[in-house]
Amino acid sequence: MSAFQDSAVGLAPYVGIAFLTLVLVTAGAKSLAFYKSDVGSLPEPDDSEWIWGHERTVFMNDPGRALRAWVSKLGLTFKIKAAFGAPDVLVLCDPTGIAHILQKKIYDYHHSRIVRPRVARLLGRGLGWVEGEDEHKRMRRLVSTPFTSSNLKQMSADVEQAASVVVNNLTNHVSERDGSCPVNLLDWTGKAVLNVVGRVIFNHDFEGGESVDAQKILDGRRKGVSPIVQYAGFLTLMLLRRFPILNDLPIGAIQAQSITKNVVQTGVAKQMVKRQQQLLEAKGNKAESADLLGRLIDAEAAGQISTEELYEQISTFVVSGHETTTQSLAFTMWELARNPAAQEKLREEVSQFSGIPSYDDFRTRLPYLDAVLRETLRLYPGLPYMERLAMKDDVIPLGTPVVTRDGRTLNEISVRKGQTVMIPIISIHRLDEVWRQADKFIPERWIDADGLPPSEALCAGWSNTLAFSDGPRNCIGSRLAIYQFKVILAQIITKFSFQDTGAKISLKVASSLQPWVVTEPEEGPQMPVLIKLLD
Ligand code: HEM
Repeated sequence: MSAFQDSAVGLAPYVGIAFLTLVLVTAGAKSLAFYKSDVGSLPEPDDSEWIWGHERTVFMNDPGRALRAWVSKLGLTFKIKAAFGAPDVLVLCDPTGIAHILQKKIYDYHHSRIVRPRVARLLGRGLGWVEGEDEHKRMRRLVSTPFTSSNLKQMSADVEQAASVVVNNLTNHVSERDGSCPVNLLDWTGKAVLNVVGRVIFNHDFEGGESVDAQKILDGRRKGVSPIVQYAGFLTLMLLRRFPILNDLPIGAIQAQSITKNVVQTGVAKQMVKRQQQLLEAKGNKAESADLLGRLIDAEAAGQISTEELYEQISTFVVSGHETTTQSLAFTMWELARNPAAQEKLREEVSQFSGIPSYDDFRTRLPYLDAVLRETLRLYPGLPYMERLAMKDDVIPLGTPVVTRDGRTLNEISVRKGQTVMIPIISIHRLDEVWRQADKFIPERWIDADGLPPSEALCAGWSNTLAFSDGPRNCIGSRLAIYQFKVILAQIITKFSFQDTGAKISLKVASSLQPWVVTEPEEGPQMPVLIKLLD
């Protein structure tokens, strides 16, 4: 063996180690590059606070306001610092990126660690809470039939009747006060919506919102909302992002959110189920149920769902069914009180019909009513923020490129598993760069030929808004919400006129968007309007 051969043999282990190291380093670098997140290098607002990051600024301003201002400075995609040193939050207002998450990858983006326990507290562990494609699709199939157009059309007489009970009660209330008085609209819209939801999806009579159960449910909403919008509630919310264990502790502001759900699950749901079972037995258990309650009871009897799921779904639909529509109707009437010309125009349109318009009339022959609804849901989306958590590494495509802090232009951004993504619906609906006179109530923009921004600047959901979200997890109750909104408003606008009381209203977020009278925060959510019986 030559000296060279000797040395080569001697070097062999070192070459092997060097080669292996190279392979590992290359693989490591590749995987690092693969898993690298772009979020760290995204633009960020200047004024981060040590403890609060940017979250206090978001909370203390009007809903969506701070994020809108940051969009103007930083563009449609940026990050904010979370409170208590939690990882940065990706803020996404880019329609292409949003469609990617909501339409294509929704099952890879779960409700965030703040949102999911909150949904469980507010609604129950039903359709709005479930995660995972198979389970979600199973639940969605189970509950979808009552929300179809054809079912709603069939139920139209019930919707009209359930709404008119409350409108008649309101008529009596105002007549007894010389035909004119201030009312908190939320009290009345709450009763009307709950009465319709009870009738249509649970075959249950809430007695015009006056029954003991109805009162407990409506009262629970008020009590559940109040603590969380106070500063202590905010503090708790921020702590939740960092310390999710707090979800399970008996903290007032957090556990108050469960009041309505508990009232439903332990009280009215039990009676509903019992009565429906008796009805079914009387029919020899042969009747096919079209309403949601009947379908759920059938599924439980057939062993397809557990008794626990039966009650979780009932509370989910009682609460989600009345909460947001209640606020939407109140916001509309308040805007109509402040815009008398729009109020008169709407009244004229509805008054052309003798009696209550039919289901099809509401869909196609009342364009101004439709525009009023769209404009309300643009300005006051029931759920102002959406927050999702990436369950996998992902690459989010962007319609508008973002320039990173180190000067790179990105047409897509990579995010890592565990990334929180905020979609600020209310900010997106009011971007000054997109919407003309963004904060103004202008229903005409939905009718005039050049009233709307170009479609590429808008999102892909219902009416190019995110009011009902988008994709496979969009709002399952949207058709019912729209229909009952129109029926209730049409009945009210032809009987009453509304006037602004001058009370200063501020908007608060307690999961859903809530109106508060600035000088009376202790009263909880309120929407006062002076209401007058028409001759
Ligand atoms: C104006 C009224 C309403 C608005 C603005 C609204 C808005 C929304 C939004 C934005 C979502 C998506 C939430 C998320 O992914 O985090 C949603 C989901 C949902 N909504 Fe609505 N909603 C309304 C009325 C209703 C009604 C009347 C019902 C039932 C009777 C209902 C039941 C639900 C349910 C069960 C989900 C969860 C759907 C799923 O995850 O598959 N909503 N809603």
